[in-house]
Amino acid sequence: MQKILNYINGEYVEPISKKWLDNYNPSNGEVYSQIANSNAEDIENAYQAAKVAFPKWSNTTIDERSRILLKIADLIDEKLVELAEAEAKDNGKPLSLALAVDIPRASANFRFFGNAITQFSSEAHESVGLNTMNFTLRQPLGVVGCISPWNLPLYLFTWKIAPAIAAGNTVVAKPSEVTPMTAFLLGEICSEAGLPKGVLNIVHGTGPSAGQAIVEHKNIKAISFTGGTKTGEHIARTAAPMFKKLSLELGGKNPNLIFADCNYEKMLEVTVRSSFANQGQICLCGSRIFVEKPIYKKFKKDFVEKVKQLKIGNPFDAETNIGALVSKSHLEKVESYIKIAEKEGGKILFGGNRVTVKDFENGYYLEPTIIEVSDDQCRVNQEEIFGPVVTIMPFETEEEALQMANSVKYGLSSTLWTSDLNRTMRISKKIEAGIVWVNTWLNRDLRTPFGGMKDSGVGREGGFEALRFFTEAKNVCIRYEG
Ligand SMILES: NC(=O)C1=CN([C@@H]2O[C@H](COP(=O)(O)OP(=O)(O)OC[C@H]3O[C@@H](n4cnc5c(N)ncnc54)[C@H](O)[C@@H]3O)[C@@H](O)[C@H]2O)C=CC1
Ligand SMILES: O=C(O)/C=C/C=C(\O)C(=O)O
Repeated sequence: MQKILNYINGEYVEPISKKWLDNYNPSNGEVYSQIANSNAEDIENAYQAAKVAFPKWSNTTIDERSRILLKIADLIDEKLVELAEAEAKDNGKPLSLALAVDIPRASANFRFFGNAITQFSSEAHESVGLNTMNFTLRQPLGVVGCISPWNLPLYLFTWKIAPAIAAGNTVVAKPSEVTPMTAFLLGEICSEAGLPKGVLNIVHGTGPSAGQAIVEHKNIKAISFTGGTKTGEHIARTAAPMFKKLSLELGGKNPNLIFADCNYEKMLEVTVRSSFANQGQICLCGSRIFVEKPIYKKFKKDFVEKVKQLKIGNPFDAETNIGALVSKSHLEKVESYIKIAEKEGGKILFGGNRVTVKDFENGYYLEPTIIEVSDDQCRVNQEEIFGPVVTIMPFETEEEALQMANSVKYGLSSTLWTSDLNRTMRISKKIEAGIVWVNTWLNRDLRTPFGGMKDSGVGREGGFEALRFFTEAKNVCIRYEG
């Protein structure tokens, strides 16, 4: 059976413990590879390789760093089909989605930061009249840690690694143990692109073992993490007393506010996507849908009709819109929320059941599920489900919609459907979310700040925000004789 090895100092190596974890194919429930079950010793080896590589890499010219990142991007593009197939098999997502979104975005991450670093600069402040000049150095931090989740595996792994190495850091990175395959394949691509040994080290294993060892490592200077809010909290508690820099991109329970004056057809089409893309396993999915009363009945009917048409099936079938959930335990977690909804008095308008797919009977398939709720404080409306489950509810006024939108502990993204510019501005200013999409969803310009408020995280990724995170600002103040 294929072994998913660690990539340390430019070489593929077995975990020191020689222990392995099973890697499942969610589309059929079968184990198809073995993942290195790494521990603190493997992390230490990765750290040592990164430490040795740092002095040279941090002094490598910007042009050369950029050239290598752009080469990695090109190689990802060349291997689009191989990587997309690996992602679909490992994660259960439709191959069509991996081909159109996940893998192109992974190469875009390297291309974007390969270019961005050539435009990154620091500030100078002349203290006029005082014969003093200040300038700011933006220096790489050293060895940094990147920890990523299973929902958009290569997409989010590279979203962290690319800015870290572009800025001159060296990296110890851990992908999710649930979806390690494309991160494993990335090692080979980096070697082929000429990334010097030790600049990127990829260690596989569980959160409590390999992940925790990265966070606890006393010389790893910063942690960039995407994942669940509970894990983020735990990481913050561990890292804060060590004064590590932290970027935490956590969960969401994002409101989708639909006003009667919106472009109805466009809204309907995008709302199906923002509800169920990637089986609803994107932290940006609009899982709470609030609809203005005059169009509520019509929306309810049309939305159910459209969702009924989605094809659930084998991720490799070109017709499939909804693939398998990522794991059996995640499927069970999502199902448990459907039961909670029923207990709470929620009305299942569509879905709620497992789906048996011919020849893939043991896969983790679930119907896209629409629940009508009457109390926005119910658990299914407050807690992150992270699956193909949305709630819908009517509202009467803008104030009520805003109040319900803000009445959760999360504050990641929000979507607003309206043609009223004044309303757009009013709500955008008052909504508690790091991202506001108006008449669109998951529309990404990689230069923009990306991240959440409240329990959705700390810090911002994207653009120069990411390059600032991965550098230390040092002010140099020079007094001269005039
Ligand atoms: N971006 C997001 O918003 C995501 C949210 N989630 C949410 O989190 C819930 C749990 O999913 P999980 O797979 O358990 O996510 P998780 O937050 O446990 O996993 C994310 C990453 O963190 C690592 N990790 C776990 N414990 C760690 C620790 N103590 N120290 C360092 N790294 C650690 C994992 O190995 C993985 O690489 C999901 O049901 C979903 O609600 C999950 C994935 C992504
Ligand atoms: O950067 C993006 O475009 C999307 C990020 C999505 C997540 O962080 C997530 O789903 O976890």
